Amino acid sequence: MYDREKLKELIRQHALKFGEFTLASGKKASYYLDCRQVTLRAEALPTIAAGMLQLMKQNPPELVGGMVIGADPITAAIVTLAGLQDKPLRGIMVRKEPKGHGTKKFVEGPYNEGERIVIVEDVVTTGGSSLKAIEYCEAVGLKVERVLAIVDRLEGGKEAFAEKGYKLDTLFTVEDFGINVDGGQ
Ligand SMILES: O=P(O)(O)OC[C@H]1O[C@H](OP(=O)(O)OP(=O)(O)O)[C@H](O)[C@@H]1O
Ligand SMILES: O=C(O)c1cc(=O)[nH]c(=O)[nH]1
Repeated sequence: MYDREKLKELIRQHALKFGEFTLASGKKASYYLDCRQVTLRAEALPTIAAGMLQLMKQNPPELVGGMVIGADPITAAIVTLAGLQDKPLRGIMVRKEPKGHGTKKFVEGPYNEGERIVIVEDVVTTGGSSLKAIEYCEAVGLKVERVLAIVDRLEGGKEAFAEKGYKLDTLFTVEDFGINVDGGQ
């Protein structure tokens, strides 16, 4: 089910844009990966989920999830695929701001304190968004095991996770798309 070459082509075709962009970290960039263009597409999302489930095969966690909104379709797809394979798995979503009413939660979903979670993400640049998700997950008592993402832009995220003791694994790096670390082709 995981067809890496097909997924790479879909990302290249639909998500990769060149131009002037400001990133979540405030950094400027000459290219952008609009991953929603693939994570909300039937021919790509199941493949992303299959690739990530494969990466978790050796040590499946109880939970997957990450920072809204990039992580959300990925989380839902992994949970769906696990369900179709009769594997137990639950998902969570981490809010950027706590909900101001109702439960006032940062972390939404069917989790229990002490459970193991793999953080998922679409794109990693500095890693700041997922580090925030990790912080909020740990604050509610979850044990973060590692981080998985679709694409690593190779701009320090992997090192930032490593510094805190987390390993980052991704389906692709920008080099798979012929982009070097400075954003050139
Ligand atoms: O590794 P980082 O430097 O944190 O950058 C990557 C983050 O930026 C994007 O999210 P964005 O903040 O654009 O938010 P959105 O998912 O809510 O659109 C992307 O989905 C990652 O979460
Ligand atoms: O760093 C970011 O904000 C970022 C980079 C990118 O390529 N794609 C994205 O969604 N966010």
